[in-house]
Amino acid sequence: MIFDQAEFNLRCEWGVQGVVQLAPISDVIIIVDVLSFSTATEIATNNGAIIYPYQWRDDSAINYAKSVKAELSQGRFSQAGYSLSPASLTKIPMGTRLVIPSPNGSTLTLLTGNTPTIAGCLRNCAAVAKFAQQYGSKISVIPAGEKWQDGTMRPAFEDLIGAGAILSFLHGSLSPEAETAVTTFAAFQHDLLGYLKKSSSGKELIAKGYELDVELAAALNVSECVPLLIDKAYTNSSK
Ligand SMILES: O=C(O)[C@H](CS(=O)(=O)O)OP(=O)(O)O
Repeated sequence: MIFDQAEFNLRCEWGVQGVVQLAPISDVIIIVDVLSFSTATEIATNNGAIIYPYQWRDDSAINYAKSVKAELSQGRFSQAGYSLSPASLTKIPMGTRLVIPSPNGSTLTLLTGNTPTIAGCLRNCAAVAKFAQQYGSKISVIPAGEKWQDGTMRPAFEDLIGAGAILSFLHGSLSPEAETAVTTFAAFQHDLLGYLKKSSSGKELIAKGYELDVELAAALNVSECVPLLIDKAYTNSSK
């Protein structure tokens, strides 16, 4: 196949088509949505919470939360309660069951089928890479990207950097797409916070008062937490 990078151990492709092309031929798949789903999931599961990804924030999300006996997170820019904002989750109690609708990270998570799925970000890049290798040598890393207003995918700087950080800790042959991510990470590694703040996604969050989210997301390799998807929920599997 031309588009599945099958001749390489370590692959990298964007968004929905990345999952569609690569999940069926991978031993494990890593979803990278640095701002904000993967970072939020790392922080919440590191505290012992159980995170249920869900695609839409609508009435069906309310029913879904009830069906899994979980709380439904608030909207991204809510001033109170748990949300996609990583800062809102730093004190989430152990055992909290939380549904997080997200247009990018959650949506991609729900498309991976039977392929083992991990949420990765800058904070847990080394731990995720180490854990992923137990599944086999065929590892796909998916930078989630963001959405333009028309619904099309916007490749996002922070997700390419996050994918590169994880790939840089993996061993095996790199596809050109994966090597691009590794090289990009290496080029910006010296000032991740500075560049994240200047990136489009970072500027959007800072303009809305969420600079702390950018700071939390830029912290490199500070967590051993590995959010692994089991029975439709992410929990920390590094314990
Ligand atoms: O948290 C985010 O940045 C987005 C929400 S939105 O696109 O700004 O509405 O979700 P994510 O799926 O984490 O990219």
